[in-house]
Amino acid sequence: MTIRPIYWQDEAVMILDQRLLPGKLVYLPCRDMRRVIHCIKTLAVRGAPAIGVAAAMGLVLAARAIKADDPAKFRAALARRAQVMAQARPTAVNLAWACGQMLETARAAEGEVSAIVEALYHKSQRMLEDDIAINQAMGRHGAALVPHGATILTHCNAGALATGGYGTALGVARAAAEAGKNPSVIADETRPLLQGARLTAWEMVQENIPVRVAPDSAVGVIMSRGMVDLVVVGADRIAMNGDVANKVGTFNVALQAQRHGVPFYVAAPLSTIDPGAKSADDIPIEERAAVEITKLGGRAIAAPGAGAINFAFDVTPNDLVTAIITEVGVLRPPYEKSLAQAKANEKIQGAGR
Ligand SMILES: CSC[C@@H](O)[C@@H](O)C(=O)COP(=O)(O)O
Repeated sequence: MTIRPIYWQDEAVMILDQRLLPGKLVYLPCRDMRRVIHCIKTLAVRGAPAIGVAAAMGLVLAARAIKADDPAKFRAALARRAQVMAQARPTAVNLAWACGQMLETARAAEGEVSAIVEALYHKSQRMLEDDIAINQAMGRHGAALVPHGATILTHCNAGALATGGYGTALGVARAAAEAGKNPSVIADETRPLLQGARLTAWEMVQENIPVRVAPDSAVGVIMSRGMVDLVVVGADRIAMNGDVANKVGTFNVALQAQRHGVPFYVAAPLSTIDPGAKSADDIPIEERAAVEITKLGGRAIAAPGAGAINFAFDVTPNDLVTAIITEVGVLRPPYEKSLAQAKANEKIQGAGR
């Protein structure tokens, strides 16, 4: 089954409502930018690359609604909307990156407003296609690191659902399976919103890749028993020194991996590496509503009157990261050097396109 978290159909952005998975497969048609932003904020669409693609398509809806005949006025109006879109969630840099790409497209497009709008539509479609191709390339590089019959532990969902399709961390598991390596997956359940139990497990079942769900708190005992060969996780933002922001709990997994001598890999596209962030200090960490912690499936699970701490992400320091798997290859420490080199090459190739 090909999982399509987001696509364009009949003048609408179709978003697979991930809040309802695995129980129901429902697409939400979004016909204006506000609705796309709502989907991003409420995690109907989530995962760094997926929200980037959603933002790009949302800006096409916004562009079509702008009433301006003058290209300069149109571009200014689009820039204001892109600024609102980029703030929908703070940690995943792909969101701001995608908005920047769209503004760049509008700047470069020549001719009347209708031609600019058309260019924006084509750019958003290309971003979706590119994202899938990038994930497949990442999968091939990552699969080379997976021993035959290995058990991969992952946290949150960095699969097809979190991207345009195929996935980053789960793309590595998929590619290893396609290469005949028979991997299996341990999915941390990923409190509080259970992206691991609900989404990663669902995707792996669709793919016929054996998967077991484990409580986040069991990572220590599982690794101490030698049940994990490697960890592969995704990322929401990677600083230029290799510090990695990802779903809260990833840092704990990395510490356990170091304690038990298990390699800890991060699979992420170059667009997740933020040239504006030198280190963890420059990465904003989203804090979400207390109710996500105090209730589960709509039922109260915390004592009435208790508050909650709800950081949606944490940062794994670079010294715990064995390697970063990207579409251009596997980047190793020292990350200051390998990431700077990869981003410089990306810029040169981008300029040549
Ligand atoms: C390929 S997706 C990588 C990350 O975005 C993913 O691991 C993650 O942390 C998603 O968080 P979420 O809050 O579900 O959007």
